[in-house]
Amino acid sequence: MAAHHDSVREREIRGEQRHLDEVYRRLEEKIHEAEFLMDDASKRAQVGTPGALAERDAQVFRAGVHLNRLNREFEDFLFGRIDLLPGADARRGPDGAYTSVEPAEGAVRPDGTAGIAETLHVGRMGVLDADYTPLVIDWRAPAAAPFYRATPVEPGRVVRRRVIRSKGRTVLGVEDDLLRPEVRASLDGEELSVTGDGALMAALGRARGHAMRDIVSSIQAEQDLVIRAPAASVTEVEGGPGTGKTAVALHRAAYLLYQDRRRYAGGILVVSPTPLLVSYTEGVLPSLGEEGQVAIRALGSLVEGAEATTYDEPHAARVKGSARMAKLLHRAARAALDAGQVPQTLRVVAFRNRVELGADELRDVRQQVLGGTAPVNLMRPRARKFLLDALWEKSGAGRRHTDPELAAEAREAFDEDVSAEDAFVSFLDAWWPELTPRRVLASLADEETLSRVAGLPPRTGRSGRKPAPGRSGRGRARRLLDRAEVSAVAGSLRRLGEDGEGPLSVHDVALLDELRVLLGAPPKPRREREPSPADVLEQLSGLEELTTAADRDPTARRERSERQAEERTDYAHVIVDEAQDLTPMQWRMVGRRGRHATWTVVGDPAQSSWPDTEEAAEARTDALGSRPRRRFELTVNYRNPAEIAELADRVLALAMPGTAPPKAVRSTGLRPRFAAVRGELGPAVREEARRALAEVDGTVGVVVPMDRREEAREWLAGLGERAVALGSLEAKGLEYDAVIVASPAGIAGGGPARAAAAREAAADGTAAGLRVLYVALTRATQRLTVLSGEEDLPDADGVPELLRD
Ligand SMILES: Nc1ncnc2c1ncn2[C@@H]1O[C@H](COP(=O)(O)OP(=O)(O)OP(=O)(O)O)[C@@H](O)[C@H]1O
Repeated sequence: MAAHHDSVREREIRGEQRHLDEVYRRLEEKIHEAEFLMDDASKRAQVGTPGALAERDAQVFRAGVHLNRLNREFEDFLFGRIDLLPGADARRGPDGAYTSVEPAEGAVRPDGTAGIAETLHVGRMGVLDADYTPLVIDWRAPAAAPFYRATPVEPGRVVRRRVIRSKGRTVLGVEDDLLRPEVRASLDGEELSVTGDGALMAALGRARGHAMRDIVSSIQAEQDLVIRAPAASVTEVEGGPGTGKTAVALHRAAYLLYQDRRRYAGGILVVSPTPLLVSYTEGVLPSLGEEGQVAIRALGSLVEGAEATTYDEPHAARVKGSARMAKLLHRAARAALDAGQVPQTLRVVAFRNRVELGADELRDVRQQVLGGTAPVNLMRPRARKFLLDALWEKSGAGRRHTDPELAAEAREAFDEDVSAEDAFVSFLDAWWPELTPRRVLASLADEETLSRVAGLPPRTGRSGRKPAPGRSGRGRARRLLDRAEVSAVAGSLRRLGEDGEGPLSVHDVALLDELRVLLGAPPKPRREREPSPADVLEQLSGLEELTTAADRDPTARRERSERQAEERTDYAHVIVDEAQDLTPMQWRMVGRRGRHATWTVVGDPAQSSWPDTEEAAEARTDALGSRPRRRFELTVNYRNPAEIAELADRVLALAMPGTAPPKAVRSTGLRPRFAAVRGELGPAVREEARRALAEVDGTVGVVVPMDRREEAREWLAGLGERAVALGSLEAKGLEYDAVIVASPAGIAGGGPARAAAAREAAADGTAAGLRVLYVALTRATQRLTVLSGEEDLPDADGVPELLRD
């Protein structure tokens, strides 16, 4: 029997190998064609007439796209195949495949036999033979959808689905699923055979590296629905840990580009919570043949010139992320005009008379100017005008003219006179200085300044300052922060230094973005630029994907994408990963980048590390606007074995009582390990990491409380690249073959070590720490170890209180 099975398998592999050979033969032909075109194009360039140049460009683009994608030696270039019954109608789509989803009536004969009418191979890009028969269908083409969607309940025309494993030009294996097991189907006179034992399980069992892989050969039906959801409006996806949200979001980006490249030339932005997750996922789109059009950015690098390198302690973070900061920064941007050495008098000579404005008058003028709605820096012309008005009024010159025309002339001469005066120009510079977001933010490191903009009364006897402009006579502004919040925020901003150039925290970046808008930047001189490929693309119709020789040069590509990122603040589609973690201020920042965009928002409320979830939900609604929403749910956990998921579910039950956990698809028979550590945690973690490295082929992640992450890196020194240490918030979205969770109570916020206390915390809505622990416990693909210190109150088996039944 085994021998028979082997020979069926080998025969099927040989069959697929023949097909793959044919595909490569065709690809080689295409490469030669492309090279010829490139060569021809370069000769035309020497002709030099504009028409010839445009034609050359068009040729170069066409040729480039082939070379660019064909030169790459894709692993799994071809990965799937479906064998189909005849369709209900006989229409063919542009890719040469029949479009019918349903089988023809009578396709299955009364005796249960049927003939296969069409066999489609699915791969990373479409390849047509010289006679236009499809050799490979692009995985994103409509004809490929049944490869992902067909189920035994709704098989459509699919009789057999096959996953083909290959490397370079060699087919290594095939795995089949029968979707109509009741049908005896034949192809070319032979009965359809079935071999292999599950492509999905094979994919899930593989050791992990530090880069995410695409899942193109094993996308599951519920995931495919999300990937191919129409792009209009907002697509919202929720699912527990490991349900493929990140993978699905990235495949969706590739799908959208395939489906409407022209529209998404406006750019797709993928927002990720951490730089670690960005680098983990960065390779997925290139492996799908897509790059350039998609920018993957961490929340801390969304603002030009800003790159967050630090985290705030939780109290400061919570305040900095809250929606109150929008109002506070609005005040701060205005109050900053009064920071530093602000001149208190303006003295000019006009019409040979001295005219002077004193502190109170100047304050009134400033208030008047700030009554406008323009960004503060852009109010400078208005400030200039209002100052001149006040000076004119004070000079009394207007009253000397009864004739309005003469008065207007005199006024014009007055303005010219004053504006030409150095004293006036330098006064304006000092009185309405050009403010930068960093400087304004840094000014809030001063507790007194921050207290003032936060609407706190000055501490008695301490403040000799006058009230800030905008409030005199109107009562005190609404109080936005309390004293403890002021000192937490001011303390955290001291890192920035006086000039604001010091290291930024992740939460600072959203504040900078807010200030950028509140302050406004003077318009940059427009850079003269060569017409870019996209401009020329606009003029050419019927070309779906074009690249140039420059696209294939990595340096040019990087420079181009950096330039694009710099210029682009508005995208055609925005994908938000780990959306549950965005603070209200971050939603405002991300929302600005997608004002005209369609959206895909993926997340899991049970993994939210943000405590004020209602406020975040409001900000999210504001960012997404009134666009209609389509909701999807992913329900299967592909990452964690059932044994690990079961343990994590206990924390889920505490953190979000009543939430249904996703269903784990596989089981390894390996239960999580527990150990209690007496004394120092470091040596125990190191020992455990060594053991894990010996047990798995892939990666080992050590997750510790945020304030211990630096230490933890040292604990692992010298163990090699396979082992990494992470603070609990940094573990977001990542996965490792083996995970060591050190000090669960510390991760849950040093907070409730006792389950009873945890339950109370969950009930009063402060369960963010437990949700962070839930994230930590759901990172492992194979093995999990939990190390407890004394604060975890482990029992005799080392099981910490938080994780006991
Ligand atoms: N259809 C699939 N075929 C193969 N592997 C899959 C499939 N779906 C998901 N996976 C794998 O499962 C793991 C988890 O996927 P992913 O990181 O996208 O999940 P997630 O929902 O974003 O998780 P989390 O919420 O914990 O960040 C990844 O290794 C991914 O490659």
